[in-house]
Amino acid sequence: MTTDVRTIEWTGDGLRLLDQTVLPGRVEYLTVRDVDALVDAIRRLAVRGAPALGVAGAFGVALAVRQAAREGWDDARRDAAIARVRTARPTAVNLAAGVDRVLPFAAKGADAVAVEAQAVLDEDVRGNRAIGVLGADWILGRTGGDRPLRVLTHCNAGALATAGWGTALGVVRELHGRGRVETVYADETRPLLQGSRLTAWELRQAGIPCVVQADAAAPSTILRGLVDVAVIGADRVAANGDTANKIGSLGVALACRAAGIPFVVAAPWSTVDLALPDGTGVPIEQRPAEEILAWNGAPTVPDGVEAFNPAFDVTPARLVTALVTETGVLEVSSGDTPGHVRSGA
Ligand SMILES: CSC[C@@H](O)[C@@H](O)C(=O)COP(=O)(O)O
Repeated sequence: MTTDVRTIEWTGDGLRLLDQTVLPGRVEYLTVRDVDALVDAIRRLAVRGAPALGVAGAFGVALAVRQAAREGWDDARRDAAIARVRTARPTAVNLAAGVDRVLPFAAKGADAVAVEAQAVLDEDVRGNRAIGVLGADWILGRTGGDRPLRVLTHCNAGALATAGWGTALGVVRELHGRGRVETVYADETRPLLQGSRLTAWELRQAGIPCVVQADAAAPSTILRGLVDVAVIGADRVAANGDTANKIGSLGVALACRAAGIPFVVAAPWSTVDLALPDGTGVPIEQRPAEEILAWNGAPTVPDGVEAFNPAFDVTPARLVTALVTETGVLEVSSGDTPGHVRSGA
């Protein structure tokens, strides 16, 4: 699927987004020509996943610059629109980073911004390929033997969550290409079923065996010895290696530690936030209560009960066996951290 389905594409006057809310039932695209529509698409997860948000944010600046010219906005109105894109979701650092990267081109017009945004997209695909190879090499070196592996993943860190190929699923694709995947346990992922709707769809398209399980099953599956390695993505990695990812990732990490199997985070360097010393500063998105209080429009809790709906959790660095980026593998729980890379220590 990664070669013929594009998650995000700039059409010259807008963005074409694969609508991730209607998969796997329908493969449909949204055409987004103004900032309001993009912010809405980001908030309701039509486009989602940290690297994909980075690309959408970068093209979002082109969209805002174009709209400003079309509708005669002054600079203040244009900048406010860009700020709305930048903050549409708080946890993935890539969104703000994608916007910031292309901002210096805004004065040269929408086309110049779009050229730089396309570079963000192309770099992401290249980076994911590298992550796949590095991650597969590390996992095979660590797990030993030559039997196919049972891999667990959480949420969707695949082609859909990126500009193509995927991070965690890029590693899985590479392992599969080497004949080393027995099966993938895809956690279904609350609240919007990114694992069962999206990860299982991608794996099936790629011919990679998988089963979907409830998020709550993951620790037990791991402790029963049914998993060799867990590989997940990330929305933000602090300088010390603390890792924010989809709610439920922490339970997977704790179970991996208890079972003595590797917990591997696969993410581009653009997901590393060196300005944050540790994970306590990660802004955790609170999603709308309705995602928990109702299912298919029908209430799931008694009247008057409220919901707590954090979309992400933070896994402490001591539980992260390895962080795979396009630049190499850091063995985080053994003391390698992104901050050490920066300082050269
Ligand atoms: C390569 S995507 C990494 C993460 O962004 C992914 O695992 C995740 O948690 C996505 O959350 P989502 O709420 O679907 O945007």
